[in-house]
Amino acid sequence: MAITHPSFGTLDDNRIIFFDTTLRDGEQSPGFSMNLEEKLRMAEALAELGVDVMEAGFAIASPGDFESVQSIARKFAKDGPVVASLSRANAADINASGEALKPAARKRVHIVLATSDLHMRVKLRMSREEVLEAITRSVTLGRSHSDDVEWSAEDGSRTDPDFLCRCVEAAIKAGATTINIPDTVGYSLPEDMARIFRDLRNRVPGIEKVVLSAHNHNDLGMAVANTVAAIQAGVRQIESTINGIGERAGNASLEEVAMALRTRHDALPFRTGITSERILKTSRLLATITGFDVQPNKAIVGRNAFAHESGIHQDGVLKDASTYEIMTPESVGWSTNSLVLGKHSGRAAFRDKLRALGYGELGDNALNDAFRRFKDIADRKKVVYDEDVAALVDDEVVRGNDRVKLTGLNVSTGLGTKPMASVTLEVDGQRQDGMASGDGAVDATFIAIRQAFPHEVGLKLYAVQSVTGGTDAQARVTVRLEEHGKLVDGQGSDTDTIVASARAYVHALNKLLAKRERTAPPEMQATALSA
Ligand SMILES: CC(=O)SCCNC(=O)CCNC(=O)[C@H](O)C(C)(C)COP(=O)(O)OP(=O)(O)OC[C@H]1O[C@@H](n2cnc3c(N)ncnc32)[C@H](O)[C@@H]1OP(=O)(O)O
Ligand SMILES: CC(C)C(=O)C(=O)O
Ligand SMILES: [Mg+2]
Repeated sequence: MAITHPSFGTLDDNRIIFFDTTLRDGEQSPGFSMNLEEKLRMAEALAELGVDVMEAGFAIASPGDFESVQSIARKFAKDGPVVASLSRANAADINASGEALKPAARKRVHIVLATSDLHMRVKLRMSREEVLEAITRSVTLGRSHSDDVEWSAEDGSRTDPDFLCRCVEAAIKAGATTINIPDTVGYSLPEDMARIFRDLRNRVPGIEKVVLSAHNHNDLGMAVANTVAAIQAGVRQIESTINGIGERAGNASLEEVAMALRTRHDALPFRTGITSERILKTSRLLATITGFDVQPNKAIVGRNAFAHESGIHQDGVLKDASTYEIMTPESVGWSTNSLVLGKHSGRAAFRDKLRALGYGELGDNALNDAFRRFKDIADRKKVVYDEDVAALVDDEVVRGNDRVKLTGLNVSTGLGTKPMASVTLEVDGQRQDGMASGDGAVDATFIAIRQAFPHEVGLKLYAVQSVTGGTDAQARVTVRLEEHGKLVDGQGSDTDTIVASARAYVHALNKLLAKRERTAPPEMQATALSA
């Protein structure tokens, strides 16, 4: 049934109001305080995102909070979301909220008072009757500042159901237009949520005239599930924060609730004002402002939310993304999904990456060889970057027709010991071994190569470059050899610098042999094939 609300006019039964409390409950996360300028930037982003109500702060908390609420109220003096300020159930808090909110085009005084026996006895030291009187008094005062008053039963989910009904009835009678039942300590299960709201809807006179609201905390990781259960039980306002920040384990995350509603429209046929394409941008702004990134596996906005590493999934996604994506990355602001290459990846994703890197189609043999080396690297490296793939494919491609192949390498070196290297080559299909000591591991390796495959050349350049960062990065080595004034460069890459060096040397050697073959007079070409 439609409700007439002072801030929203006629509200259809399928419209969900998003009450954002990033700037109030969210800011209560340790280390997440924001200054005025940061709050104003966030407020703008939240308005663009399409939140209906923005809790700008707790006006009485500090002069800075008062100023933030007032500045945000000024920012939305003509239009924009309803601006709210939290207040305890006392005159000073409510008057501070009322004063700070004055400039806003639409304002909401939010009043909270705990109703559970535990909170009333231990914290407030108030009896049930005193709490009921305070509700009536405070909501009445709230209405003198705005027609839009929200009353919240702190620790409502642990409140005696009969007493909760009496409190809600008192708040409605005094003029509250939104009734919020917070699961303040994140204790509820979804079925508890549903029961609480169904109970209120069945038992409290006048409940049909107000908007029911849920405010869930995430102590058991159920804030979003509880919020969805509340909606299914008739709640039409949900309170949430960007990235799920908030007191302790946080609040229900706005992006998760919004996308649950959009993605599961079949089961949750509701409308919202959220422009979901702005979600990622807003999430990132908050992370930048607070200095706290979301965890990689965070739903919707974590960097892995649309990333696939395992081969079976990557193959499925390449065939049709809906095999493993229940919403499109674009629908929440990502430009695309990503297929991350790692040790769980398969040929389909590897081939796709090669195409993206401009290698076109490799033949089956070259692809299989490159893929085998890729798996080898992936076993050793946490992340296989595009540069790694390019380096190993370049390596594989240039090695296609090589006469000399490096098939074995063993190096021993250390402090106070003479470096030794033993090398196994395959030359025109024949195994040839060499063993040598040298001035360093690379020197010993190059001498051992010359033993396995005797030849006279000059080493003109030896250069090592890191393909990516980190101690597990691949090294790309360039070796320049000179023979009779002719220069050739060879390249090799590997996570092991000595292996990369040996590959580079052998590569240069092959180029030299190819050069000899091309330049030898026809009658000498057969002999040019030997060193
Ligand atoms: C569940 C929630 O998230 S509620 C919001 C929580 N957010 C905050 O607390 C952040 C802002 N808070 C503050 O800056 C401060 O706590 C202030 C300015 C509000 C109050 O500071 P102080 O006056 O020094 O009180 P203090 O914080 O130590 O204690 C809270 C007092 O409020 C009382 N109180 C708590 N809730 C309510 C309420 N809803 N209505 C009326 N009084 C309340 C407590 O009983 C206690 O009173 P007491 O000092 O007589 O025992
Ligand atoms: C102020 C209220 C709504 C609150 O944050 C809570 O109970 O968690
Ligand atoms: Mg809270």
